[in-house]
Amino acid sequence: MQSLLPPSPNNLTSPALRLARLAPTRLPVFKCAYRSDSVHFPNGVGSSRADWQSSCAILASNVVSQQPHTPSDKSGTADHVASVNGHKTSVDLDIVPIEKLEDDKSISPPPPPRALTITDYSPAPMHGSQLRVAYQGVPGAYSEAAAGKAYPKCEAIPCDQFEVAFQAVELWIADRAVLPVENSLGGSIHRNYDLLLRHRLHIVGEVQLPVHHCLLALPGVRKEYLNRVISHPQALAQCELTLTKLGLNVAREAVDDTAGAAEFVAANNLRDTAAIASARAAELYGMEILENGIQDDSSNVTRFVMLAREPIIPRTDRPFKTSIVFAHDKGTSVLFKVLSAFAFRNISLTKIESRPHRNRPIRLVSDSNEGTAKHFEYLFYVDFEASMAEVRAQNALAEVQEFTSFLRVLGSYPMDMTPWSPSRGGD
Ligand SMILES: O=C(O)C(=O)C[C@]1(C(=O)O)C=C[C@@H](O)C=C1
Repeated sequence: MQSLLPPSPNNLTSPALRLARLAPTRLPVFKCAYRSDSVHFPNGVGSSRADWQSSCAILASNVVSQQPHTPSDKSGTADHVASVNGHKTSVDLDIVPIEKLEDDKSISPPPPPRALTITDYSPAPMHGSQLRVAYQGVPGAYSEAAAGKAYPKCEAIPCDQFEVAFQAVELWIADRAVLPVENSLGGSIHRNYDLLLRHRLHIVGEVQLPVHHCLLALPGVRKEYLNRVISHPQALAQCELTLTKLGLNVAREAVDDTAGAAEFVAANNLRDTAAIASARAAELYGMEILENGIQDDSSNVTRFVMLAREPIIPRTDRPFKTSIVFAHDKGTSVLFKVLSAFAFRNISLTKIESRPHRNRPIRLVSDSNEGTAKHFEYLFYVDFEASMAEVRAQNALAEVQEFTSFLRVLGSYPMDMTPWSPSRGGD
């Protein structure tokens, strides 16, 4: 779809998808809201959320008249049924008030609901429908770029929190969520590891995105005028040394996402504040690039994982990675034993991360000589280079299960094998 309005800093007020909008009764509002925010790759570059909102208002007012119902229509409740992931849902029913349907004798009653078929559970969208990918942030965020890299023709759906992106997939409003999990400079994004466990989505892919940060300010603003720099905490951390080298010893403030920082500066006409964000964010929100490539290392990369309601079927015809999470059981050297289950089978580990075990944060160990000792309890997240279709991986996990009280496979998915290229401007 084409945007109806040119992006302008005056059109920057529409928020990303929010938790409250996910209540089922609000779906029509939500549907419109996310459409207004979404970006289609590759043609959608340049369409702001405000543009979409305008198109949406028009779409919403036309939605009934554009979908005539005829008795020959064999597709069930086709006139008021939306397609999510290629599957029919009844979300649009709410767009026509029930009373209106009852009063208006010219509108025939909807036929009975269509029976579910096996394809309703397909993890991929059905032919012709565009993959919808939820991400945290607003257009111009790196997560949006990651969605575009993973699924070049997708419709990227901005969400105001990671939690919302997860829920959008769980409620079939989106087909995938894209989640940053680690950065080459800043390290792990811990909160997202916790979210992976709290939700039941599956990792179905990964992308590594070169992250090229710019210092953005309103047109005409010079570095000397600045007394504040705002951005996502990861972006601030990735540019810490460069900011100091540039003589910018100004207050640094964390906000939810990089592009949101640019949007905020533009919307509030803040002439003393700069944002760290992408070149695309500068373009979308009418900002100027004061400094290009301010990440402390030119090979700055963030790794994202893609999440879906269903796992993909693991294969062996290309390199796969598998991500697991486990908790210790009683005994000694448990971590060593678990890791050796992989080492003995020549399976390389690419990542290990520990997070506090929230359900069981402390282990009490009785020791008659020293009194009662307390240990912190952890959950361990491990990524290894093998597919769950491989016998050696299955055997390794069978062994791991013997030493652990809890084990979950988060996903087995193709590795991102894109050849290495340093970050470019505009990423
Ligand atoms: O704020 C954004 O633009 C994001 O997509 C989030 C995020 C992150 O969470 O790490 C993604 C990539 C960069 O490392 C900086 C920020």
